Amino acid sequence: MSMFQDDDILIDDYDFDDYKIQYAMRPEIHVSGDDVEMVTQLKNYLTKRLKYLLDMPGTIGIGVSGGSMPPIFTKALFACDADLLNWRRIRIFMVDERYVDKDDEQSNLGTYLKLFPPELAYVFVPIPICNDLSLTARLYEDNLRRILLPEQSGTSPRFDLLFLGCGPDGHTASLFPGDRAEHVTEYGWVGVVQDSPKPPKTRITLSFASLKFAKHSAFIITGAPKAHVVRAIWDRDNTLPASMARPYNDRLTLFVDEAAAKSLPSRDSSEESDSRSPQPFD
Ligand SMILES: O=C1O[C@H](COP(=O)(O)O)[C@@H](O)[C@H](O)[C@H]1O
Repeated sequence: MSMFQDDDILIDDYDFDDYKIQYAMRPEIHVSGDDVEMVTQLKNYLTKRLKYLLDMPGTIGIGVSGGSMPPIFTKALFACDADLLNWRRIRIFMVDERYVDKDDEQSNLGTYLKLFPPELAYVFVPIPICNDLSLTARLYEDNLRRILLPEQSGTSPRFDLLFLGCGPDGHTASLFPGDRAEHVTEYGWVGVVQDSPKPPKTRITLSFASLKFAKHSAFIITGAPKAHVVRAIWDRDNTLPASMARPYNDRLTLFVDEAAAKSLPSRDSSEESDSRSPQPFD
């Protein structure tokens, strides 16, 4: 039943599953054979987006995950032409952080800082880790608000680019299955987690609201244990945090290796008959 053909249809009559399938866009997907190919695909994506963003005024806000992402993201970023790396304009935010000092080997920011030249440390927006977890979250929200101010949509932040990872349990940022994050900040942009199933137990994380308003989101996912998460994102299955973090505007790109892509429908499969979809494989 079409939503747009019969003015008399009551809301209860709509088939929302049908609506979802008809009007939902699939993510754009890039499958790589190895790390080198993935870095090239990411570099091309970053090049396209940075060229566009540099023609626009203002700060370019980029959110990044930790875990296995820092080396691959950093390689791709530094592979871009130097004139696109206008550091005065670029600010990078952690989408989540383990509640440890930045010198601790578990720190997501600390991992990036070891990969970046020291003179570029200022590009990273700090999460001011202090003795009080809630205060840390509030101070980070203050930093986010101050720097993303012109990019806010009402009271929600708008990252220009978001690069998300995920765990085999389907978590993204530090949003774990079972809704463990408690949103303690004024606008609910930042949450705290005190019982993370993955160490360390205590973490700071952006909320779904913060992630879903991004202008362009990308997941970088490798390895067979995460193939079901890739499939859940592809299917818009709202049972895992990673698939729930999908941006409202549907501008979602997946960078996956062959192992992580193994549960996706093949190009010819009848499962994938939606002509509105971008090609699943390039
Ligand atoms: O703990 C975390 O885990 C996820 C996934 O990490 P990975 O090592 O499996 O890639 C990561 O995206 C997140 O930022 C991090 O804090």
